[in-house]
Amino acid sequence: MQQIPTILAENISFSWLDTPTLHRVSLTLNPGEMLGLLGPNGGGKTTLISLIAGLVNPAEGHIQVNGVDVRQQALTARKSLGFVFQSVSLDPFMSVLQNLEFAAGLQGMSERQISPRIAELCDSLPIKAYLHKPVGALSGGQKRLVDIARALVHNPKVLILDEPTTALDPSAKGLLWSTLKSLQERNHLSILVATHLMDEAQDCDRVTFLRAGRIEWTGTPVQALDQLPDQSVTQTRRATLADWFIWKMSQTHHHD
Ligand SMILES: Nc1ncnc2c1ncn2[C@@H]1O[C@H](COP(=O)(O)OP(=O)(O)OP(=O)(O)O)[C@@H](O)[C@H]1O
Repeated sequence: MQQIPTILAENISFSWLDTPTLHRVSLTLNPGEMLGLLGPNGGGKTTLISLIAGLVNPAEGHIQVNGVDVRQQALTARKSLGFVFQSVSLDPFMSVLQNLEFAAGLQGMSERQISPRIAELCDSLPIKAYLHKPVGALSGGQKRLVDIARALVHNPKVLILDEPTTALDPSAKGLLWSTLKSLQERNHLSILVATHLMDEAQDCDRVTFLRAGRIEWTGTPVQALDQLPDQSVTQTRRATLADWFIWKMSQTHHHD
């Protein structure tokens, strides 16, 4: 039996007012997969995420989440999705626990459901030690982890993150990626993560390259590196996705 994709976007075109922004973009996120949405600034990553969230509608094409059409059944589709946007969506004056309880209330969860769910989140994410601290007192990395817990409070099947490691130091980045990997493996969460920090995408099962509103390439990180011409890598160092990205950016656009 063929499995239903967690996210299926087909031939999406979209303009912000008169500015064409996405051109016949197609993307598939499979159950339990981590997909990296890569591309330069302004490539259209955030716009595509806004369309998946149903915040704006495509001029052409359609998007399904677990087989549910985002435009026709936006609320049902959104129940399966958890979002971590570029800026942290937490109240700095409330404690971590209060923020999570508040987010759960917004999701329509009952008192009886909320405490066990927060306990589960504390098992999956390293946030227990500061559960009673105000969010404003946390480090950038800690805030991000709480923001992920907030996005997962209603137990969605998919986590979508837009540039989650911006402004984090290397150790906080490392902890964030290892947490994402363990959420994927232990909780069978599907993850779509937008980033322009290529080397971070090494942990993704597949990467898709979005430039100037077009998907130019999709494949595994290993396949990406296999594309590199030999001379682009020195003898002393293995090629990374950053090398691939720089090489890809040097290639001319192929428009249909
Ligand atoms: N709300 C908006 N109104 C008008 N234009 C917008 C809006 N949001 C994005 N755009 C434009 O759409 C294009 C794609 O932007 P988008 O933010 O989707 O790219 P991105 O790949 O996420 O870039 P970044 O890495 O900088 O976040 C840009 O030209 C941007 O100016």
